[in-house]
Order: sequence, then structure tokens, then C-alpha cells
Amino acid sequence: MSDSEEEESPDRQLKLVVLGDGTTGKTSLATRFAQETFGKQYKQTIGLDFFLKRILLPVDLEHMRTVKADKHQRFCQENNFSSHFVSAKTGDSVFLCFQRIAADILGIKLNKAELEQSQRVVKADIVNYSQEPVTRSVNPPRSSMCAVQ
Ligand SMILES: Nc1nc2c(ncn2[C@@H]2O[C@H](COP(=O)(O)OP(=O)(O)OP(=O)(O)O)[C@@H](O)[C@H]2O)c(=O)[nH]1
Repeated sequence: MSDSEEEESPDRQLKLVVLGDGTTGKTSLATRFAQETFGKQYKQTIGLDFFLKRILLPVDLEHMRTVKADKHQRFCQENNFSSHFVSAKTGDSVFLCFQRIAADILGIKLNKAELEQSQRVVKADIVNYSQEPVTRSVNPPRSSMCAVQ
């Protein structure tokens, strides 16, 4: 048993540097992660910018450690690459990306539930048009086509 709560979950500050050519989306990625916003308008960063975000990571997962790896992950691991598919616009996997990077740096293994928690689930109703009467309308109501929750 440890002496204090702080010893069990110490605050660690990580500094991540996002590098890349101009207009490749570095600022958008950082603002999506830190502020949950996305701006379509391009404003060039002069010099550098700082963003701060506090995240929680599991601190003791040794007993849950599992080995999961497909070809892609294996290739990245063997070559010491970190691989992420993200969109600053939709927010897809942005939080997950930074969470994984931070976890990697701290040597923390995230389990499946924790990884899936960061992924947004989009649900849609599929309409069977072949059974619906054909009506020709100039502006059909969009809500009758797809419901996104
Ligand atoms: N559609 C789409 N546009 C994006 C995405 N990420 C960035 N953009 C757009 O790309 C443009 C450049 O994005 P920035 O985030 O400013 O790029 P940057 O790398 O910080 O640019 P510099 O300041 O020149 O270094 C902006 O107009 C963004 O709206 C994305 O995931 N999807």
C-alpha cells in the first residue's frame, strides 16, 4: 500500500513537438486535441505555438497486458514508428493518437476498452429504397435518407 494518492497517480508533464511542412495541419491537429475545435480558415503559425491538455492514463495495467499486433503494427514497431490515421476536421482518432503517444512515452499499455473509448461511434439507419414508393421531388427531405446519432 502506498503512502498517498499522489504516489499512486503522479502527474507527469510531457512535451510533444508536432513537426511538418507548412499547411499540413499541425495547428489543426493540436487545437482539435487541446480545445476540441476545428477552423477551416488557414492562419500561418509564426515561430511556434503551445497547447496544453490534461489527460488521464491508467497507471497500473501490468496484470491486463496483452499482445495484439497485425502486420501494420508489427512493421511500425519493428521500425520504431508510431502510426496514426487522424482527421483534425472530424476529430477522428485525434484524442486516441495523442493518448497513445503519451502512453507510449510513459510505457503504459492501454487496453482495448480504453482505446475504443476514444473512438467516436457513428450510427446510421439504412433505408431500403427498393421497397419505398418512387417519388420525384426536387428537394427531398434529408432526414428521410439517413439518421446520424
Ligand atoms: N479537410 C481538412 N482540412 C484540414 C485538416 N487539417 C487541417 N486542415 C486545413 O488545412 C489548412 C492548414 O492547417 P493548419 O493546421 O493551419 O496547418 P499548419 O501545419 O499548422 O500550418 P503552418 O502554420 O503553415 O505550419 C487549414 O485551412 C485547415 O483548415 C483535416 O484533417 N481535414
